[in-house]
Amino acid sequence: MSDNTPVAVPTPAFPGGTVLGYPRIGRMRELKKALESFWKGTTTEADLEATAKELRSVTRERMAGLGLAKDDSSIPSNFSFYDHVLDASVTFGAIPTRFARLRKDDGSVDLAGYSTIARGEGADAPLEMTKWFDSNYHYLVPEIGPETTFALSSTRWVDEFTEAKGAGYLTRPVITGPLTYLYLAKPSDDAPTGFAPIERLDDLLAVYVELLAAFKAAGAEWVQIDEPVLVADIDADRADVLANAEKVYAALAAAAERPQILVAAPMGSLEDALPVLAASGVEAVALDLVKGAVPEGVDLAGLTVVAGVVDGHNIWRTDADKALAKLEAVAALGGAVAVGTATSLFHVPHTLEGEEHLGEELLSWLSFADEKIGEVVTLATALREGEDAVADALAETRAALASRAAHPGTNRADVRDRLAAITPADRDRAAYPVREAAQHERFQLPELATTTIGSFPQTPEIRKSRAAWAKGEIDDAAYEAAMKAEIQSVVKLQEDLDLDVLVHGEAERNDMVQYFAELLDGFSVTKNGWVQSYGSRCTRPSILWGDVARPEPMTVRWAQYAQSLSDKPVKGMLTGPVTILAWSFVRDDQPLSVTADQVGLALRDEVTDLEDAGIGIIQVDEPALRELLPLRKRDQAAYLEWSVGSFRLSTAGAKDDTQVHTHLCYSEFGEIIDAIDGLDADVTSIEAARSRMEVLPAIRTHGYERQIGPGVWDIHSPRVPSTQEMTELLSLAKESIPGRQLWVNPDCGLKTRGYEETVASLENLIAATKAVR
Ligand code: MET
Ligand SMILES: [Zn+2]
Repeated sequence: MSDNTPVAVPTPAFPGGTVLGYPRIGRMRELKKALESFWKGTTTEADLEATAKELRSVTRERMAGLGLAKDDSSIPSNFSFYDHVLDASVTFGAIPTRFARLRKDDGSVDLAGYSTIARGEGADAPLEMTKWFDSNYHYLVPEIGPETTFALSSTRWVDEFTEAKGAGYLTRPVITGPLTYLYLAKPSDDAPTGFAPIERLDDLLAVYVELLAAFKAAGAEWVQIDEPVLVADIDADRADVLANAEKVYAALAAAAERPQILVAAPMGSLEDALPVLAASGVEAVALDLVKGAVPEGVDLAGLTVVAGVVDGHNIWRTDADKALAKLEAVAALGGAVAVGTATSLFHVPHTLEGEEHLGEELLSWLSFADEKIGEVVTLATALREGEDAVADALAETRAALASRAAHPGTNRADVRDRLAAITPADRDRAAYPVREAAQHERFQLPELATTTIGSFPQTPEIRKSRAAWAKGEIDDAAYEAAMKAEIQSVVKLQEDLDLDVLVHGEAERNDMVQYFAELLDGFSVTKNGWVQSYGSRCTRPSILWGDVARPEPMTVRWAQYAQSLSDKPVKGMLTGPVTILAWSFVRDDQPLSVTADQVGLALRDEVTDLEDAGIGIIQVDEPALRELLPLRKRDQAAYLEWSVGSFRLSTAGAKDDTQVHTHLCYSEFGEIIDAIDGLDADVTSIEAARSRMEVLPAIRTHGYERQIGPGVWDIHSPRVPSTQEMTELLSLAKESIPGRQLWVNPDCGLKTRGYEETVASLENLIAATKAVR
């Protein structure tokens, strides 16, 4: 703690160091496996509970082993079976009417019911899934209306605290805050037009008060309430947001029975919300000092500030000197200072242990969740006892940072020269009408042309061949033959189904980013660096540590082989620069715009090679374009400029009669329609099934001359949509967009689906298209 700690230190004081949350999925993805076997019916609810309990226990032990104390609330308790926002909905009893049957008499739902709300059942669509701020995590959107009854309906949060306490750990429960919960919610189907979930704030607040009392009764000394919504510009008046923040935290601080409250604001700067929280009566506030800046000109005397100086969202080793300087600057604001992570660590993998193949040098630049806990502990010691107490650790850190800066791979002359030679013309194609005419002439596609987004089901056999090849158990020729056989069957299936534009199915891709990362210079790939994307789904982001270049073509032989099997056009399939960045852990030593252009140039060469191989339609996926959109409006224009620019750099070398597609897996078009326009793709496919084409009227109002494929099949759930359902969606779409501009496709790729549901759904999709054409 700093020397100028004021008198009003809460009792017991906040620990000197903490993390805002820890990965939930398990080092070996134990939770994923347990959930999926529960869903398959091979294990019971009791089995799933037992695995989860064991995982929580191992997690606590690990955090304690890494130096967080067992008795001072520094270990967060942030477990979730699927999603922390869903947990809040279930805890508050805020379950949509279509799932009311899942509630038991006491209002709770069991794990089967919880899973059903997350995944849908029959005609009952699951809760909508949306990205969590500017991360690649997806939460389940609460549906709140005037009819929603809020009541404390689950004891899980409190039970987990009690479970830890029973095992000798005084943990700190982590829950989603009322502002974030309601501002991220959408109006329920029953809500009248114009209703906003935040109107229910008072009712929800009563449940939080009750919940705090329950935590207190269970013995919790601190509770962490996450309010990332306060760092973002959202679709609500900032003054109203601040007024609500004042009201909420004054009310919670005034609650008669409660633990001490830490309000955490990960993902950016609180700015004008900081004084509001500081004055509210809560004991502590956690600031993100990686994405956000050290506040200036505020008096934080009396408040404990958890200074988030260790990046929870990226994997680079913390610059300890910079971190210490920030801690000092925060201390000067008058509050008590604790060291923290900027965000929960659930955005990064568990540990570097087992990643020795990365090589000693690269390893020394990195820090995953466990190593970050070590960094927090080191910095907290430095803060408390002075730098001398951790001199060795600091020296090691400084050496690692110096080795990173000096490494030749982080500064390649060939790459830098090519980047410097880019001109504005390199980002422009001919005018759209010229391209449209040339492409129409070449492909003669019907109105409402049908296609898929790229991947077909990744069967166990495909995974087996890939794994065997990676291990050297089968040779290149055998692997090549296995992939070609797969391509052949996928092409045949699409021809039998009568799709208009085919794909090769992406069997050879373990992941749409990692596949490219493994073939490009400047990347490394982890063995077990999994992070949760949604529910049981994890991704393994690659590490983009150096300058990017393409030693040789990456996709051409697969596309060319697929095209050789059909007279219909086969789409070449690439992942765009922004998505490659968004789904990798990207170097933080230069602007993202520079890295994005490096990737853009590599892809540009691939586009040319595909064209030369006879591929006439090329899709460059940018599902993550919106994900990196800065949370504050004032930063967005600059972001869109470079992100759109790098996409155009990758595609603008294409000939007029090459049809460029792009794909985005969400439909918050309103926010970035200008950017989508700016991408200048000939065809854009988007997600629209879950939201029932709700985006199309906005597109019509905006005016959109190019072609668009609103998804008619929500591929996130195993449900097979009926012909009638898709016919209705297509009729809706046609009310907004003329048929010649419309494409018919699923919401996203099919790699997570099984063949049975894929064939059935695509048959219905084709039947619906033919009915509407
Ligand atoms: C997350 S977007 C996925 C796009 C990719 N082409 C696929 O079909 O899987
Ligand atoms: Zn997608």
